Amino acid sequence: MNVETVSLKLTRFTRITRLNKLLMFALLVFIVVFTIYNFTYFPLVGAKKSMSGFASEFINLIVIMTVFWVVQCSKLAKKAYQYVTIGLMLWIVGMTADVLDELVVQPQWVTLYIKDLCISVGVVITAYGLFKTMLFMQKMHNRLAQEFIVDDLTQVYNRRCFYEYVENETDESYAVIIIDIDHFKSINDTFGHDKGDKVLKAFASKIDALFEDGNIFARIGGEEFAGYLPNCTLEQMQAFAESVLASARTIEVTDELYTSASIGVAKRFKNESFDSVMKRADQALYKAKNSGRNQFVIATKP
Ligand SMILES: Nc1nc2c(ncn2[C@@H]2O[C@H](COP(=O)(O)OP(=O)(O)OP(=O)(O)O)[C@@H](O)[C@H]2O)c(=O)[nH]1
Repeated sequence: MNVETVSLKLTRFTRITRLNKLLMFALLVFIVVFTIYNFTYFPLVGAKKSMSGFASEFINLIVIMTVFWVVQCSKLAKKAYQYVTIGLMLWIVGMTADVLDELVVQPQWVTLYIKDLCISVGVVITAYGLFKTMLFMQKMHNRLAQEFIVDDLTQVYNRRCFYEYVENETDESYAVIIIDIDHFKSINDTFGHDKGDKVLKAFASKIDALFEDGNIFARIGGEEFAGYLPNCTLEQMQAFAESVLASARTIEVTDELYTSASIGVAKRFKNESFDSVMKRADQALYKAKNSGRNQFVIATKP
């Protein structure tokens, strides 16, 4: 995958779009022409006028032009880009008049319509564009955060989320349940991959509904799922595993064919690591598979 980076180097100019170049060129032309116009038609201010005003206005102009360059080099959402670009262009036009105002005596129409009006309108439009940019970034952030923890196909939590969640849990006596759809390869082979995907989605959604809040359920492999059961007794574990098996048997592949699942359950022993609990649950699952599938096995002590 080609990841685009935001570079502010001047060499970037060769790679930005024609529109970006055109806008920057138009601004530079305006600045040059407007400066020549000011010096040609308006009288110079007295030699005594302090240069500090000019220096500070000039620095402001350079900063805003740099921001404009950054915006042209960045990939913003279309609307945000349009607002920020128009706002900054007006702002730069106004700031140019503001800088020249320190050197020449401008008539009122320049002060009013080019300097004050352009700066005020430019600031408002830029602020609105920045607000739009923030909204866009927040949306992207939320989407990425969601994709980071949710499995694309089934929309239940993914493996990464499951491991992180359980590893950070403080409950001492939790159990882990690993659920694997039986003969899933033959569903794919007989009815096609798309059908396999549909079965996976239906399976995930139905089993997920059995988990209460805080009992996280996730897809941890192709047709393998895992669940976290905090504060669970042996009887509760067995009853829960039975209900998962019963639910799995109701998921339709065709009118006459339903899925079944094999399950391994392991309860954490004192000071046992999460990896060890998962390993025991996996071994229990293996036993359930080898004993004919469509059943659950509770893991023995480590
Ligand atoms: N449709 C679909 N198939 C997948 C996906 N991920 C993995 N698989 C398939 O799941 C199948 C898993 O096969 P196996 O590991 O042999 O498991 P099984 O056929 O269920 O056998 P047992 O678990 O022993 O009952 C493979 O054919 C994978 O290609 C997926 O996202 N969608």
